[in-house]
Formats: sequence, structure tokens, C-alpha cells
Amino acid sequence: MRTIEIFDTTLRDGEQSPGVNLSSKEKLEIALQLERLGVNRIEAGFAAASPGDLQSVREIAKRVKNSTIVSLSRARLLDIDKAWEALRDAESACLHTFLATSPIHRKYKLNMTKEQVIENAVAAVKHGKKYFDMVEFSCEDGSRTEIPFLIEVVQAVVDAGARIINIPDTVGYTTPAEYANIFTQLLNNVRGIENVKLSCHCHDDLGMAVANTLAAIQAGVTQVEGTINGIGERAGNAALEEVALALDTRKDFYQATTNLKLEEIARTSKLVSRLTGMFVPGNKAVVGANAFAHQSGIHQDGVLKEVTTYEIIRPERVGFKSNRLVLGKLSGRHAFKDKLIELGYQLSQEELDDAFARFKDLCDRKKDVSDEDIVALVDAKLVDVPEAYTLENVQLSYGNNSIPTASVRVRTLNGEVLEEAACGNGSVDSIYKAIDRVTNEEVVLEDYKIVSVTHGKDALGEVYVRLSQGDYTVQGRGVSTDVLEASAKAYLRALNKLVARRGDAVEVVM
Ligand SMILES: CC(=O)SCCNC(=O)CCNC(=O)[C@H](O)C(C)(C)COP(=O)(O)OP(=O)(O)OC[C@H]1O[C@@H](n2cnc3c(N)ncnc32)[C@H](O)[C@@H]1OP(=O)(O)O
Ligand SMILES: CC(C)C(=O)C(=O)O
Ligand SMILES: [Mg+2]
Repeated sequence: MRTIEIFDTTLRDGEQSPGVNLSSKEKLEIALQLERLGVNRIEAGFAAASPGDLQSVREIAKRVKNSTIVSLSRARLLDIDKAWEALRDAESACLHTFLATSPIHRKYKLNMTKEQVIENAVAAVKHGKKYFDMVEFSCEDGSRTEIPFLIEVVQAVVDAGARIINIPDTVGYTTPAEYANIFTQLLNNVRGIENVKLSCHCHDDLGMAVANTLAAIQAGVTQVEGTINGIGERAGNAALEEVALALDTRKDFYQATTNLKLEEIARTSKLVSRLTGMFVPGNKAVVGANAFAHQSGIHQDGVLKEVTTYEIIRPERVGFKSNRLVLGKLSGRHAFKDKLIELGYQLSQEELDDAFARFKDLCDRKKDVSDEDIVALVDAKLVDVPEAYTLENVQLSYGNNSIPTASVRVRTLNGEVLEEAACGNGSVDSIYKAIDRVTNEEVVLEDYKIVSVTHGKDALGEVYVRLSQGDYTVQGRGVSTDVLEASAKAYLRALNKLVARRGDAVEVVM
């Protein structure tokens, strides 16, 4: 049985998902959970991208002990120097440097000849080796590269000292058979290839990221790159939980395994979804809400008689509880705490007491309190930025033939109470205009998303907003049984992040 190493890039390629923007604190929280999950390598970011990225890679490198921390860098010496600056304190560090090799990228993006590509790739690996024992080289858009040239590049970087060779299917173009053939060709034609790790990195543009990854494993790669929940640039990356479960469930076929603690998968998926704001569809393999639910009578009958009739993965295997703890107004702190742990929270006693009080309050207003309700009510309070403005009151006047008018009252950090009113094109618009007035902020509303996190008339509404101001972009989330209140809370939360980012609040935690 072969062991496949897992290279997680949720914090780098995953963060390239449009709309995702994680704070350093959130990245560290995810990294610590990935360490618990047992991934071999964590790509923590792209140190040269910004001082903030460098700082957050550095923080992760200091805190994570049991996974190798990786920074991506272009094949440029200064990028590599920044990666070293970020990773020098890590227990175990790896440089991941890359250069595109395909004709399209050489001609239009890089404006480089084949010779220049090889020259730059070799120079980057050699420079990286001055600092790092472990250097990974990726041939970006490798799957659309002429195979003889790919062999030449890989030979050159292996000779220069690269210890991991990654062939990304950058644009999700390849098919399983074609992708497998690339690795077979490299294994047959590159001298010394047996001394390096071969790695795959697949994107899901044609929905084949996991299939391509599994084909690469069959062809002989020993490292798999991907993300939790399959998030990532455009249509995303290969979902690591799906790859791991395919290997685990079909050991008979793949004869390969990973060192992941599979029972940490549910917790990791929920954490990533919660912090990135990227919802996991109900029908998503392994981690979707319906992955272990049976709806139709014939299936239910089969499962009751023998669970394996319709279940090929036991929910417990990936950290879901098969028995549901139904919480309501007669539940006590122990059951509530147990549920929070199951949902991936580790709260202090004070946070737990506060969440429990609000949970009881919700139970009085709502007949059925679901897991999503609890996630929403706990999240709404887990603030990591000082609240420059706290919502005191929002009031709306609305009629189908009149202009909506909102009045908003907020409390500032030093206790001052401010109130303003404004008209708008709709209810939400009038609330946001009143908030702009009362806070004296000029922002652009880039995105507004509303979802019902629970079902029924008394469902909790969850609102996401993305605001920008100059170079800053921030996200905010608000939850309430009333969607207008949720809208106001989300907007104010984003404004509070903005104030913290600018550094004009008392303490800045971003
Ligand atoms: C397939 C992937 O996922 S690759 C990773 C993608 N991730 C990111 O790009 C996130 C981080 N990126 C950034 O913050 C910025 O793009 C930076 C800081 C890296 C560079 O910013 P800028 O200097 O303003 O350049 P910009 O991004 O506009 O253009 C990229 C430049 O790098 C070059 N380049 C692209 N890839 C590479 C590479 N692997 N090695 C060397 N140069 C490269 C491009 O040809 C272009 O060069 P040019 O300015 O001479 O035309
Ligand atoms: C930087 C590389 C590995 C990448 O993300 C890609 O090619 O998709
Ligand atoms: Mg990628």
C-alpha cells in the first residue's frame, strides 16, 4: 500500500476564490485545524504578495509544528527572498516556486523563449536552495505544455536540486488519461526522477479535478495538492476530502492511502466554509449536508435493514455524528457545549455562557433550533475586531407607494450615541445610506448576498456584504431572524473591519 502525501493549498489557491479575503487570525485558525487533520504540507500564502501575506505566513510558520509550511513564489529572486523571510522560523519549511511552461503562457504572458524559461526556472531553484532544503518547482500550465519540452524543464530543475516536481493542470483542461500519460512520460524519461516527489495539482473547470488527481495517483505521483471543500481560483481545486475518501473507500482499487485523520474532515470543512463564506452545497460529496441523508422510502427501508445498501461511507468515518442531538429550550449547557464542539468551536467559558444565553433566547422565539441556527448565533458574536460602531436601533418606514426611509442609531467605541435617517431606492439601500451618514464613511458596496440559513417562517437570515474603500476591501456578515436587521449588522461589521484595517480604532486585530 503506497502512502500519498497531502499538500493543502486552501490558504493560497483557496484564497484565490473570488470574494474570499481571510484575516491573519482566520488563516492561523485554519492552519492549526489543517495540522490537526494531519496534512503533510500547508501552503500558507504567497509571501511576496503583500506585507500582510508575509506576516501571516510567518505567524503560521511559527505556530504550526507538525506540518511543513510552504510559501509560493514566482521564479524571481526577490520573491524567493521574501518567502525565506516568512519561513525562516518554521520547524519545517518548503519553498514552492513556479514558472509557466506552456506555449500560450510563454508567448503571451511571460514573453519568454523556451531557453529563457529553463534559465529562469533553474536560477529560481538554485537561489531557493541557498535557503531551503526542500524546494518544490511547478511547471504552471504543465498539462498544456509540449511533453518533450516539459521533460527538458523537469530534467533541468531536478538537476538544479528541486525535491518536489509538480505538474499543475492550471486551467482544468486535461482528461484523466492524458494527465496520467504526462506523469508516465516523466517517470520514463527524466534521469533521477525516482529521487524526487512527483506531485499533481488539478483545477475543476471541466469538473474533473478529483478524477484527474486519482489518475495521477495511479500513474505514480506521491503528492497530491488540493483544497478543503474544493475552493480555489475560478471553479476551484481538487477537493482533498474527496480524494482522501476515494482512496480510503476504494483501497482495493487504488492500493494507496494518506496519513490524514479522516475524522477531522467534517470539522475542517465547516471551519473553512464558515471563515471563507463559501457555502458547501448540500449535495457536495463527503461533506455536503445531504451526503449522509436518505430521503426516499425505498432507500430508507434499505438503510434501516442494512446501512451498506445505500451508504458507502459511514458518517463517523469523516467526523459526522450519525445520531443527531436535537437541541431545544429544555436542553442544558452540557448538550449545548457538546454540540458546539461537534460543530468545530472551542469557546471560552465566558463565550459559552454568552452563546448559551442567546441560544435560550432563540429557543423562545423559534420552535426548532437547528445546527445552522447555532452556528449563526455563535458566529454573529465571535468578533475579532473592536466594534467601532455597534447597532443600537434600526427603524424603517416602507410602503409600496412611498420612498423607503430608514433611521439608524449606533453607539461608538467611546459610548457616544449617534442617529441619522436617510431615504433610499429600497429598504436595504435606505438603511445603508443612513449608516453611511451616521458613520461618516464613504464606501462602495461591492457585493450583497442573502441566504436563509434555516427553514420556515421563523428562519434565520444571513447576509454577507463586501465593501471597498480605496485599497481596502472588507467582508461582513450579519445574522438575525429579520433580514433587514441582518443587513444592517453585516454592513456595520464590515465597516468595523474597515476602521480596524485603517488603524484608526483603539486596537487593531486583522
Ligand atoms: C496559477 C496560479 O495560481 S499563480 C498564483 C497566482 N496568485 C497571485 O497572483 C496572488 C499574488 N499576486 C500578487 O500579489 C501580484 O500579482 C504580485 C505581487 C505577485 C506581482 O504583482 P505585479 O508586480 O504588480 O505584477 P502583475 O501581477 O500585474 O503581473 C505579473 C508579472 O509577473 C510575471 N510572472 C508571472 N508568473 C511568473 C513567474 N512564475 N515567475 C516570474 N514572473 C512571473 C508576469 O509575466 C508579469 O510580469 P511583467 O510585469 O513583466 O509583465
Ligand atoms: C502555482 C501553481 C501551482 C498553481 O496554482 C496552478 O498552476 O494552478
Ligand atoms: Mg492552482
